[in-house]
Amino acid sequence: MSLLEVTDLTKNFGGLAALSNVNFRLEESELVGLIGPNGAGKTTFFNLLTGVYVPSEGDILLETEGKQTKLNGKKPYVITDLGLARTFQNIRLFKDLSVIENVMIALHSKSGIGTLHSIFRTPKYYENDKKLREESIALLKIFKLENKLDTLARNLPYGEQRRLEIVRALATQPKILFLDEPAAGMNPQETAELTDLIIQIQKQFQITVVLIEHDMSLVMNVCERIYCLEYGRLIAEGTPEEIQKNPAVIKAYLGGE
Ligand SMILES: Nc1ncnc2c1ncn2[C@@H]1O[C@H](COP(=O)(O)OP(=O)(O)OP(=O)(O)O)[C@@H](O)[C@H]1O
Repeated sequence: MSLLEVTDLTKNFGGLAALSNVNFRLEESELVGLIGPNGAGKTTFFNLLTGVYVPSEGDILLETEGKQTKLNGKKPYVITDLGLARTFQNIRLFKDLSVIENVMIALHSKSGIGTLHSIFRTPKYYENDKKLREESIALLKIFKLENKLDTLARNLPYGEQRRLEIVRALATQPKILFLDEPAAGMNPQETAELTDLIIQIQKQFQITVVLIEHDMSLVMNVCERIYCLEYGRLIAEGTPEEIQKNPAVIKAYLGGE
C-alpha cells in the first residue's frame, strides 16, 4: 500500500477538463516533482489533494495506520489534520502578524490545549505558549529566520516570505508537504539555498515532499521521481534522467516534434 494513491482523478470546470484520469502515487519519505507547461493542471491537482476543490471523478486515498482513508470531499482543515500540508503559488501568510506568530498559530492546531485554558489564561496555557514559542524558534532557525521573529510578515523580503510559508506548513507536522512553486521570484542564490533546505527538511523530518516547479534545475537536482502533466493529462512518470529523455515531455515543453 502506498502512502497516497490517486486513481483516475478528474476535475471539470464547466466544459473544461482541467484534470483527466490522473493516476499518481507517493511512497514514504520521497521527494517527487510535478511539472508541466502553464495551465497543465498542476495547481488544480494540489487543490484537489488538499481539499480546496472536490474531484469530479476518481479517488484520493491516504494510508493511515494500515488502512486507506478517502480524502475526496474532506475539508482542507481535516486534510491538514490527516497530515497533508501545502504552500501556495501566491503566498498566503497572516501578513499583519509577526513571523513567530504566524508559526505559533500553525503549531497551536497540533498542541491539543483546550479553549478554556486559552480563555482563562491558566498556568497550562502559559506553559504551552512557552513550548510553542521554543518549537517555533527551532523551526525558524532551520530557515534562517530566527532574527526576524518580531518582524511583521508583510515586511519580510519576498524570498523570506516564501521560506516562512514553508515553515508554517511544516509546523502542522505533515506526513506529506506540497510546495507550489517555492522558488518563484527567487534569485539564483536564493533558489540554490532553497534547494538545499528542501533536501534537508525532507531528510530531517522524514516526510514526503511534492514540488511543483518551473525551475528545471531545481526539479532535476532534488526530485527522485517526476510526474509530467500536459492539458490535464499525465504524459510521463519517471526518474529525472528518464523525464529529460522522454519524447512526450520534450514535445510538451518545446512544441513540435
Ligand atoms: N477555479 C477554476 N475555474 C475555472 N477554470 C480553472 C479554475 N482553476 C483552474 N482552471 C483552469 O484549469 C486549467 C489548469 O489550471 P492550473 O492552474 O491547475 O494549471 P497549472 O499547471 O498550475 O498552471 P501554471 O503553471 O500556469 O500555474 C487552466 O486552463 C485553468 O484556466
